[in-house]
Amino acid sequence: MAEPMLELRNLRKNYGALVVTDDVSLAVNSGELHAVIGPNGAGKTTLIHQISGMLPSNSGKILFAGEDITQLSMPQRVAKGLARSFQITSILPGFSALENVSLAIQARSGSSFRFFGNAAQERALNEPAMDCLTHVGLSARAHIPAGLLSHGEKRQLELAIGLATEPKLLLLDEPLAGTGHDESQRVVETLRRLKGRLTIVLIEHDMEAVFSLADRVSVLVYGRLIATDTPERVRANPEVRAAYLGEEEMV
Ligand SMILES: Nc1ncnc2c1ncn2[C@@H]1O[C@H](COP(=O)(O)OP(=O)(O)OP(=O)(O)O)[C@@H](O)[C@H]1O
Repeated sequence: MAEPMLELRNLRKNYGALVVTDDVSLAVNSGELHAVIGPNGAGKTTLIHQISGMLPSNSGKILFAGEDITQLSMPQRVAKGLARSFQITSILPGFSALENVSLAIQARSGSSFRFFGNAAQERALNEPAMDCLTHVGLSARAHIPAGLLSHGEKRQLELAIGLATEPKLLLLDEPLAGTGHDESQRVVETLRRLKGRLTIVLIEHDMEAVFSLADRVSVLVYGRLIATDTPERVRANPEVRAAYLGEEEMV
């Protein structure tokens, strides 16, 4: 059996007596879109922070493509191909969509910030940047200032910026949050296009999207994983249904 792209072994995060993620063990296969769902406050965002390196874990191990990365910093993890999609707040509104992605590519390559004006350098950045925009379906909006894009388009841009680091694994924390119906459809289509090209760990409250996109779903409740299975089996799991009792979003 192929080695998992990401493996969590007994991962734990606590704030004093408050245990937020508790003994989480999980293997995400290469090329899989793996969703992590759970009621509010279950620890999903904390888990993503632990995987990305934004938060240290109190115990447990994180293996990425077989390598123990538990002690690595966030930039070291990004350099190895583990990216977290940037938040909309990190988009530069006065720069075009293309320039935003070019800047992310430039940051990856570690070259100087002052690149505009040098035609050859600009081309070397713009071509891969345009590829990233095409992957997420935003190429027609490449030259629009990012601040003028709709909320859903900003989410697509966020994904393109995430792709700019050429990740093997992309961590997505609620990419559909704040999008209207049509926009959310567009982001779902974007994720469907990306699916299979790279490994994706997705946290999302929109169950319709989760169940239509995910290869497997893990369910976190009070910091503990209670199930990891196909969408169909997770949906039918009585323990999962009980955890969502009273929450209208479990469909
Ligand atoms: N820095 C912190 N200090 C203390 N408690 C925290 C801290 N960060 C998160 N928590 C607590 O950890 C728990 C899990 O939070 P987290 O944001 O990871 O949950 P979540 O599943 O992502 O929730 P939601 O679905 O509402 O976004 C919550 O009870 C939260 O109050």
